[in-house]
Amino acid sequence: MANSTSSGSTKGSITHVIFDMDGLILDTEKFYTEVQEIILARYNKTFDWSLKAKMMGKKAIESARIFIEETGIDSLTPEEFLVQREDMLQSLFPTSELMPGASRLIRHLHAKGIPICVATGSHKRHFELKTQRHGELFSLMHHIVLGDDPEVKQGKPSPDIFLTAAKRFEGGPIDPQNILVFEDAPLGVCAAKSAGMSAVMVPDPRLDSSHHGGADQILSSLLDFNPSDWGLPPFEKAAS
Ligand SMILES: O=P(O)(O)OC[C@H](O)CO
Ligand SMILES: [Mg+2]
Repeated sequence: MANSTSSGSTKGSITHVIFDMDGLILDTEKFYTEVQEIILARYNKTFDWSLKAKMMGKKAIESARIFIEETGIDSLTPEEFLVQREDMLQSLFPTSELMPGASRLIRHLHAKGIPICVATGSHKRHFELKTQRHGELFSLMHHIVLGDDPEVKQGKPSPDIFLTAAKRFEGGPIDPQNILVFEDAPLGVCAAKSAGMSAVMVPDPRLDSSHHGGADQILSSLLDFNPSDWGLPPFEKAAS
C-alpha cells in the first residue's frame, strides 16, 4: 500500500494526539477475527472483511448486533454471540502484543511533552486483560477513555468518544482542529472526522481500499509515521 496524504487537513496546528487501541496500539483485532471465524463455522458461514469493517471499533454490544444482522444468523441473539465468544477472548487477550511502531511513537510523543491519550471502544474488563503486559506503556497516556465510559453514549462512528477524550486533557476541551487521531478502523476514522479532528489511518492490509475514505493520511505501519508531516517534533533516529 502506498502511503498517502490528502490535502485540506490542519497540519502544523497539532498539539494533542489521541490513539485508538485495538488494531492500532495492540495487535488484538486478530483475536476478534479468529473467534468470529469459529462462531461463523458453527453456522456454516464464512468470515469476510466487509463484515469486519462494519464491526471494528464499535462497542461490544453494537458490533454484536451488526454481526447478527449482517450474517442473518437468526438462531443467535447479539447477547448470545457475546457469551459464545467470551471464553475464547478471555484466554487470548492476555497474550496481546504491540503493533509495529506503537511503542516508539508513544514514547517519542510522551518524551517531547505532547499530551497523548487512548480512546477505545473496548470496555474496562477487556481493556484490563489486553493491557496486562503493557501497563508501563499505557501509563504514559494522560488519560484513557473506554467504550463503557458513561459519557460515551454511542460508539464509533459517533464522535462521542473522541470529544470526551478532548475534554479530559489538561485545559480541555482542546479544539478538535489541534488534535490528531490514529485509527485502524473505518468507523474510527469516521468518528474522528465527525469530531472535527485530523485522522491518520493505519488499516490492516486485508481491508479493501474502498474503506480508506475520509482519512487525512493512510500509512502501512506506524513505523512510517513522520511527526514532521504534522508539525510534531521529529524522531531523533530512523526506525530500526
Ligand atoms: O479499536 P478500538 O480500540 O476502538 O476497539 C474496539 C473493539 O474493542 C474492537 O474492534
Ligand atoms: Mg481499532
